[in-house]
Amino acid sequence: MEENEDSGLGNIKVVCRFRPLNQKEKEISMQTCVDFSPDKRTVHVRAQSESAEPLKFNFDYVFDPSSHQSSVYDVAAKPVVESVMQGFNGTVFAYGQTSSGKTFTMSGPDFTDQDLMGIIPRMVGTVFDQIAMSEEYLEFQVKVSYCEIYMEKIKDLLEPSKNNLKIHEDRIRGVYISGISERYANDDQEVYDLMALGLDNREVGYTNMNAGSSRSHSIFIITISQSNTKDFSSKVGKLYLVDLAGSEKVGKTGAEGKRLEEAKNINKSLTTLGQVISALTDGKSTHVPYRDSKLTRVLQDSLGGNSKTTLIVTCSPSPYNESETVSTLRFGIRAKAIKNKPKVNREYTVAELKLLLSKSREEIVMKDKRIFELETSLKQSGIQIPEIIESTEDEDSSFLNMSKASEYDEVIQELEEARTRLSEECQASSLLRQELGVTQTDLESLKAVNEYMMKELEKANNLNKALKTSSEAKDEKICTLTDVNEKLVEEVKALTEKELKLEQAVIGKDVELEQLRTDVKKLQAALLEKESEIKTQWEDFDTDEGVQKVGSASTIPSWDLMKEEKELWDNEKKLLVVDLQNKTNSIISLNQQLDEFKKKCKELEVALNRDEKDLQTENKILQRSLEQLTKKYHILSAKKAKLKIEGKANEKKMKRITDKCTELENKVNHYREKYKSAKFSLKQINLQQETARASISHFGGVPHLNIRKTIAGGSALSRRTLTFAARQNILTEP
Ligand SMILES: Nc1ncnc2c1ncn2[C@@H]1O[C@H](COP(=O)(O)OP(=O)(O)OP(=O)(O)O)[C@@H](O)[C@H]1O
Repeated sequence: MEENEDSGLGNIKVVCRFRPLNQKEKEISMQTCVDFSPDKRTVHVRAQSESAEPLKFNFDYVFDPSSHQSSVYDVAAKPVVESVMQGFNGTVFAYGQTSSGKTFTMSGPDFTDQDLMGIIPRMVGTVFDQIAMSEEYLEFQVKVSYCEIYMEKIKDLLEPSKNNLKIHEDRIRGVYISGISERYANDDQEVYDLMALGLDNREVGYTNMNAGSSRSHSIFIITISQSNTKDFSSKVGKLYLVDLAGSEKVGKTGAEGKRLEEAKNINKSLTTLGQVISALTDGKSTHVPYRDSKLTRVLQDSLGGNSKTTLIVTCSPSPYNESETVSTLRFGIRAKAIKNKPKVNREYTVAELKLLLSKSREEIVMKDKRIFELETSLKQSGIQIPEIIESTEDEDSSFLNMSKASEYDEVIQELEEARTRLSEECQASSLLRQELGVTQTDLESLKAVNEYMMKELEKANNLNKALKTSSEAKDEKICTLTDVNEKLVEEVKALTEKELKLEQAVIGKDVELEQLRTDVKKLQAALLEKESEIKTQWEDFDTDEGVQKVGSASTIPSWDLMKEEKELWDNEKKLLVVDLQNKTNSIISLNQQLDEFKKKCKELEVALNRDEKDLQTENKILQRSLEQLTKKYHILSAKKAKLKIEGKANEKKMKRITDKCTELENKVNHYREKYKSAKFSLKQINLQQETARASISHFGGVPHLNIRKTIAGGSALSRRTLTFAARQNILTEP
């Protein structure tokens, strides 16, 4: 797998894909607004007004609506995937209006369908095929990460609980998402499973334009590390497959509420993407606003950095979407001007450098031997060694060569020593690192304990406060209840007095009633007597004798008088009956009132008793809780004092540990510096050797000690068994 390790400046490849008209667009018009030229590089967009000229756009490739998923993959993505297999970084991303076919192109509607599968599942096939075809001495590791940027937050789609990942940058790794989960995959199926897992966790929603619209930018990352077991070299290629959320006009998509917020975020990040592209291509901007959105920050290396990048712009051919199609195509045209600087991500390990050195030394010894043989045979054949060569054999030159040779030997020896020292220091450094790790863990756990203690202290203080407040509230309640109790006692007193008065009044009324009853009885008796008298008189009166008797009896009152008297009696009787009735009614109502008062009194008594009991119980409870609170308060105060002491001790311990950490970090830095300078001196020695070798051969001396940095080439291709160095389910970046 040899390849030019620095492919120099390279423009981003931009291809454009048109999908077929969808049902909604067909209902508006069966016409399209685009024409494709046979060279497959140009598309013309017909303007809707008759007078305007069609717009012409040139791309690296134009896919018309009849294009197959496989041809899009072969042109747009396969070359990038192949570069990633050689240690380059690669990016393939899809940009376009919502519902224009980005997800269809990147993932496809079904990853198991050979015709419909999109770029991501096809890329998996290429990766594992290439691994199977590579040299046997190469070892690969394939790691998969999957995340989405939703509302300016990066969510890990393989571990959705990680939903606000941060972006970091360092010299070795470039820009990367810190803490994202990376899962090893052994074959196609394992990658598909991870894709399916990630897709399940994606943020999608319904809009007027697309029932399954992606509401986030999704990024599928596949990292392929390869190590060469022969020369110990290693390379890492990272491939970013990005399905951007669709740019949209909120009016057309009918976004409102949550959808509107999402749309605003999507449009904002896409605008920043446009600004980054403008800054990279206008030739005058000094600042590229990568940091203005998470999307551009993640894609920093893909846009103007270390990556082989293909942009796929997806469009609708419908006149209904003409303005969006034109703006998407213009975006693609601007992006075409971006220049990237892709290079192979490789590092020489110490083992690799040692191997190179020992190989070169072997080579030099072999060559020295060969030169000696040739010189001997030349001399034996009587062939004179040319003047210039002989002149190098004068004493000075030979001394020079000898001294140079011994100098080289010394240098090599020094180098060996430096390497031994370096490896020892590396070991020491790794030990120190381990120690640092342990100390840091200790520090972390101490910090955690401290934090926990502080929280506990705070909780205790809060509890104390709450208890004080509740105790005060209870005191207040006791006061109020005592007041209420006193009022109730007074009320009961007043009621008892009222009851007594009422009872007395009732007794009086009873007496009165009894009197009335006697009067009534008397009256009734008198009435009855009178009636019988009248009756007798009437009977007498009815007979003639009676009349005569009556008539003769001058003492007997006249008939009219008697009648009048009877009426008077009747009236009096009626009045007496009414009076009697009234008195009976008033007695009944008085009895009722009395009953009611008695009832009320009883109720009040019960309530009073109950309240008194409640008050007593509450009082007891309050007293008990007050006692408990006081105890707790004392315990907490003691704990607080203890925590303070412990906190101080912990602070001291932390300070000691921090100092130790700084010391260890300094040591590590010191070893790093030493490592760097040793690497540099190795380079210098190599250069010196090269120069010396050149000067020796220029003077015709004996060439020797030729050290070259070469990567051992491979033999013929053969199917290899894929070896995965370390296989584990989840590997989180350090
Ligand atoms: N080339 C194509 N051939 C056939 N159907 C397609 C093609 N491209 C897209 N479609 C269909 O169009 C619809 C919208 O496509 P897709 O979801 O890929 O759009 P999108 O650009 O990802 O949208 P959004 O930005 O809203 O997520 C889907 O039903 C899809 O199957």
